[in-house]
Amino acid sequence: MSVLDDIVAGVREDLAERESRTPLPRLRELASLRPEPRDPMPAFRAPGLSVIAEVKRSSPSKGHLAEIADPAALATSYAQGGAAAISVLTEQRRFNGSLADLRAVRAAVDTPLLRKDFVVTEYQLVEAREAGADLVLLIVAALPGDELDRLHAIAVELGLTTLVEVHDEAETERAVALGAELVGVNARNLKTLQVDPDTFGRLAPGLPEQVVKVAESGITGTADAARHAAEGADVVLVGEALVKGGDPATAVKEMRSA
Ligand SMILES: O=C(O)c1ccccc1NCC(=O)[C@H](O)[C@H](O)COP(=O)(O)O
Repeated sequence: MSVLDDIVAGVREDLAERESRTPLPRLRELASLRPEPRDPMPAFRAPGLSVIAEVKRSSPSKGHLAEIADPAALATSYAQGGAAAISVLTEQRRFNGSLADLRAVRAAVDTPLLRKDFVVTEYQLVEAREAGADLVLLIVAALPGDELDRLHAIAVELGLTTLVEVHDEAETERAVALGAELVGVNARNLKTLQVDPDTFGRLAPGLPEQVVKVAESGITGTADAARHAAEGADVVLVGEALVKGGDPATAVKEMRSA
């Protein structure tokens, strides 16, 4: 079983428990009471490099990263630094995140929020909308066959922006065929968990000009951000370097001007 399969299996078990407490029709009713999601695309398309700053406590590759007792305070620092969006990891078993984190961050900032999770069902999209997310991650490797198209269509119907994540050439072709407007190239190999910093530069030329391109994972500071900007990134998505550094607002600000 690959790391991704293992994570998704755990996600499905946790989901079954939540779904038994709040069935999908009820969750949809609750989601329909929430304000319309924000549109992050104008900020991503603005001149200069945008930053999606991540709230990330732990990871399968590095284990414990940071305590983050108050995710709202961290998100407020990210917003003060000018993050174009904030990513909140909501997967519980491997990343020690939760929907409660997402709700807490939603209550604290107006910045567009990404629900960062391993989305494989409609239920998770409705949960994201109900918890106040504006964007959701769709990992191409986790969505075989028609599932990518189906979940993308549901996300659009809910008013959510999708960040479609790819790791190789074949996944990039699937994202292009989908007509994705926001594509993340993740440099972390989901089988080995190794980061290959050349991944964005290799895959970005396969994306159409109008696609907003996000470089994800392994970005340790302004030099990496500048390198990806030179390779055509519009946005960098950064977790570990921000949660482990001492001054997240300044770090986001510096990456924006990279
Ligand atoms: O971070 C991991 O170890 C990981 C392992 C398996 C699947 C996904 C994983 N990370 C999710 C992410 O995409 C990153 O949190 C995000 O790109 C930020 O990466 P970093 O700046 O390297 O923390």
